[in-house]
Amino acid sequence: MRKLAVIGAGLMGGGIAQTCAQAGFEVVNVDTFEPALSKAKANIENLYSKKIAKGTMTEEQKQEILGRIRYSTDMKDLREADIIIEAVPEKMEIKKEIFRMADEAAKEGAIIVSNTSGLSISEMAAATKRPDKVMGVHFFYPAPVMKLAELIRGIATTEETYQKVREFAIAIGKEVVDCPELPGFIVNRILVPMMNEAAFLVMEGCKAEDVDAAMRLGANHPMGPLELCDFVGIDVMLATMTGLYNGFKDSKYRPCPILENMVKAGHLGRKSGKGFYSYNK
Ligand SMILES: CC(=O)CC(=O)SCCNC(=O)CCNC(=O)[C@H](O)C(C)(C)COP(=O)(O)OP(=O)(O)OC[C@H]1O[C@@H](n2cnc3c(N)ncnc32)[C@H](O)[C@@H]1OP(=O)(O)O
Repeated sequence: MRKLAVIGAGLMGGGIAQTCAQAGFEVVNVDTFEPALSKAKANIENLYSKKIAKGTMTEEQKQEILGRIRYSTDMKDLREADIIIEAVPEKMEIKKEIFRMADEAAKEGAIIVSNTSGLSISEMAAATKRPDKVMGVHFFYPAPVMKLAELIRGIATTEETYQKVREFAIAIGKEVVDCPELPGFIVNRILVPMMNEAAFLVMEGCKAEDVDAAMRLGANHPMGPLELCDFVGIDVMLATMTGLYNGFKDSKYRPCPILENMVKAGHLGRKSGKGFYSYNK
């Protein structure tokens, strides 16, 4: 049985650790910021308590899964892992520093993957002494629920690494697609410009409720594009759109100014209590 490690205990990192544990793997969730680890643990406990109340999980199952996740603030705890999954904020300088530290802490032969939603895998790989063992695996929010994992090979990724990572993604219950190493990969290249266009509609005077109802009822989307902006975070959405704009240098990917203003104001969606809609925190 492979041992796994997840670096970063934010919404994505915590959810990826949960996904791995639910699939029966031992996983250590490492974050140097202890409160992030406590929050990640509390999120899973709250979610499982709701499932128990709904009758879709038992207390025994909850304890069994939680027992497979260890939380740590020490990068040395990456040592045991066969596969390390990085899920820290979408800033290349942060990612490169984390890759350098993970490379130092990891055992020989371990594979390091990034959950980036669009940054260059080859650039992160170049920060390590094992670029052949680096790859991208892009999960979707909420990671335990969304079925897809996008697989991205860097320039130096070997076929052996690719096959091991593919096998891992399938073992934790994901369906996989191969993506080019281009900004946004597949899903975000299509989904995020649609969400950005929805923000332009609001700027032009449409009500957010109308935009969302239109896409829910007229296109059968589970959530409207602006509800989805709030769900994934306006900051994440803006960073992804900016990544497409900078990556392709094409004005068709220009981020909507409303999103920039919302981020400056701290209106980040559900997590901050205010986005296109208001939430009780
Ligand atoms: C920016 C990027 O880089 C890429 C991205 O992630 S883009 C975002 C991609 N995600 C999407 O598009 C999500 C679209 N929305 C949906 O698919 C659905 O609305 C949804 C799955 C989120 C919720 O579904 P729903 O049926 O309305 O809600 P609900 O009945 O509460 O939840 C369904 C199940 O999901 C689970 N779930 C819901 N939210 C969850 C979360 N945040 N974490 C873990 N599990 C969650 C629930 O526990 C529930 O499981 P059980 O049936 O076993 O109890």
